Amino acid sequence: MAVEKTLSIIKPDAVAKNAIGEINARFEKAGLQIVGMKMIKLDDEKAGGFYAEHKERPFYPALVEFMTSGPVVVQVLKGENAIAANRELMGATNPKEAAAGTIRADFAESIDANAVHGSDSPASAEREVAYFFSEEELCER
Ligand SMILES: Nc1ncnc2c1ncn2[C@@H]1O[C@H](COP(=O)(O)OP(=O)(O)OP(=O)(O)O)[C@@H](O)[C@H]1O
Repeated sequence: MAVEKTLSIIKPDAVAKNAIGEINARFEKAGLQIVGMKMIKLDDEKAGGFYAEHKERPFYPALVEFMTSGPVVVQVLKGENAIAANRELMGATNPKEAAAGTIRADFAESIDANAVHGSDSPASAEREVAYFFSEEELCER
């Protein structure tokens, strides 16, 4: 087991539902520390660049439109196996397939509006954390 950092995004649908606190309570109860946190509005360029790997997928325009539809909370979670631990707390991408008690089962409406993002590998975590945070902005402890 290794201490890792992972990028989490609370997406516009969950922010609109006032669910930031409840979602962050789940991270903290699971032993993940929030070591970076900002609430921002993504523009087309920033959201499009973040999801560049999906650029050719049919859902890409709707994904960018959704991610720019309202504020998001971008944050860095740190802890033992943080990448997999966060993915487990999130549940499956499609909330209809998400296990009971996961964030997506409890807060997401659809595969488009699915409440949260979490990095899926050490390489993407490194890229995604650096996409939103400088080293100096992280408050590691
Ligand atoms: N088939 C699809 N139809 C519509 N939207 C989709 C589809 N597949 C993925 N998405 C959207 O694109 C996002 C990124 O897709 P990806 O395959 O990376 O899923 P994920 O890793 O579970 O989710 P995320 O990257 O947001 O954590 C998903 O969270 C979802 O909002």
